[in-house]
Amino acid sequence: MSVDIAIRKTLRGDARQFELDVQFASAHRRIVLFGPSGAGKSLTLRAVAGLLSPDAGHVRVDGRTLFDSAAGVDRPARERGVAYVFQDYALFPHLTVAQNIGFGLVRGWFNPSRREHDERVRHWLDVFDLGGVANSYPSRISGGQRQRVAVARAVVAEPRLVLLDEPFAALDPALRGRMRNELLTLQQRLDLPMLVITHDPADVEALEGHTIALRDGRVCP
Ligand SMILES: Nc1ncnc2c1ncn2[C@@H]1O[C@H](COP(=O)(O)OP(=O)(O)OP(=O)(O)O)[C@@H](O)[C@H]1O
Repeated sequence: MSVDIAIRKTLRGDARQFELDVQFASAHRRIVLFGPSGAGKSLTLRAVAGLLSPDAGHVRVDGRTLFDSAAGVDRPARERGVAYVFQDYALFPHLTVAQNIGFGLVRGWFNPSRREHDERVRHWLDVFDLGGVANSYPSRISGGQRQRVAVARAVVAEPRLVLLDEPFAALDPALRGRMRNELLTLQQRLDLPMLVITHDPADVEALEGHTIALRDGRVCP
């Protein structure tokens, strides 16, 4: 897996403007974008996912061009083969664990209940050790389990790259350490290509990846 990013975007707020000008390339399976609040981490992640259109530059994953302003390429998010795990996991509260995972297989808003018996859903329930809570709703499972459901929902469609937005921030401190190890183990076992954003140096240390430091919208030299 390789990621090659060069993006520029000017964002104008009420009284200020923010210049995002981020460039990096990496062939590591765990890329960590690290920086303080306001550094431009989320904007970068959104540009890779196709949720934000840069003014200029390119985004390439595995040699596949997802965005290239000069060539006029801007693939829609659903065609990028890139999965996004949101900071609060964004699980559907009215769907069970199995249905949430099954949702990752669905394009469009079909009824995911028909997918919960999909072989792939059963497989990922096993891999993530969620078989025991397959029929539970997100409000009835632990924070660590919720994170696993979110990651399972992301990987079920076999994306080329999984984007994780502050994956441990929503967990209580006691659980955080355990989940860091769990995610690292899982990444290594499944050989999942990941791009993680975080402001927490403990995440950087635990993930042992290629760390890229961001500050004020730029990669630190
Ligand atoms: N739509 C927008 N319009 C104007 N400015 C924006 C917009 N979205 C983000 N910004 C600004 O861009 C900067 C970077 O935002 P971004 O969300 O990428 O930071 P971050 O590094 O992810 O920080 P955090 O960890 O707090 O989420 C911030 O100063 C923010 O105020």
